[in-house]
Amino acid sequence: MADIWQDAMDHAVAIARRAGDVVREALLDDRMVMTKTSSVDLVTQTDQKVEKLIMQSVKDKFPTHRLIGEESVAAGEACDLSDAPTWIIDPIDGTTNFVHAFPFVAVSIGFSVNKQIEFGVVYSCLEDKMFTARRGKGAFCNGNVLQVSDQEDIRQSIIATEFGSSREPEAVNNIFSSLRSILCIPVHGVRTAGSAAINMCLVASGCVEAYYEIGIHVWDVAAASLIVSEAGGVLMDVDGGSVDLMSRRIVAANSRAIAERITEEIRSFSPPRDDAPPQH
Ligand SMILES: O=P(O)(O)OC(CO)CO
Ligand SMILES: [Mg+2]
Ligand SMILES: [Mg+2]
Repeated sequence: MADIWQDAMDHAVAIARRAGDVVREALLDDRMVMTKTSSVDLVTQTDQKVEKLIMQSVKDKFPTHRLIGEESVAAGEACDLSDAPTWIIDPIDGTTNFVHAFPFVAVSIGFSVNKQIEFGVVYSCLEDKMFTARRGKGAFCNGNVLQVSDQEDIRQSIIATEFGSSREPEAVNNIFSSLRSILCIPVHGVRTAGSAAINMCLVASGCVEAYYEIGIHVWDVAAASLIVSEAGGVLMDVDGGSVDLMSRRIVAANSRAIAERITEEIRSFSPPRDDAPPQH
C-alpha cells in the first residue's frame, strides 16, 4: 500500500538539504548574534531565515498542514500540538555551535499526526549526514540502516547530555548533581555535542548509549525521537514514565535497562511545558 506521508517526507528531506546549504553558506559570513531567554540562549538571522524558508515551502506544498517552529514560538506564536498533521521545526539545532563553527549543527524536521511522530529528518549539515526515520520502517543515515548499541552495562557506556541555557546557580547545581551521579556510577564518559537532535542521532547510531536532558523543547527532539525508536532505542521521561514531547524532559537510550538506570540518578524538575499558556 502506498505510504500517504511519503510525499511529505520526501519534501522534508529536500528542504532540510536546502536549509543546510543556507546554514553552510552563512558560516562564511559574519554571524550577528542575538539572545533570547538568557545571555547564553543565542539566535541568529540564519535561524530565522531558515525557519521562514522551511515554513514557506511547507505552506506552499501542504497548505492544510500546521506548523510549529522554534523561532515562530519565540516571536509569540502558540505551541499547540493537535491531532492535525503538524510539522515541528528547529531550523538550527545547535545555534551556539553554529555561532562558533563547532561542527554539530542540525536542521530538524519532525512530522506528527494524531500526536504521533510519523517521520523525522535531522540533517547534520556540517557533517553532511542526513538522518531519517519513517514510523515502522527503520532509521537511516545517508541511506545506511541505523542500529542502537547492544551494550547493556551502563558502566561500559558513554552518556550524552547538555548544560542548558540557564546560568542560575540553582539550575546549574541541579544539572551538575545529576551529571555527577551518572559520571560516578561510573560510566566510560559523558559527552555534549551541543545539539539535542545530534545527541539523539548518536544514540541511534550506536556511538553513545543514552542521552538525557531537562529543558529541551519539542522542536529539539520531535524528529530525533523517531530516529532513536526506529533504530531500536527507547524513550522515557526522566522520572521513568512515558515520554511526553511537550514536557521538556527526555531520556533516549539504547535499552530500557540503561534508560531506567539513568532515571535513578537524575535530579528531576519540571520546566514550564511547551504547551503551557503564556505568562503575562
Ligand atoms: O540550538 P537550539 O535550537 O537553541 O537548541 C539547543 C537546545 O535548546 C541545542 O539542542
Ligand atoms: Mg534546538
Ligand atoms: Mg534552534
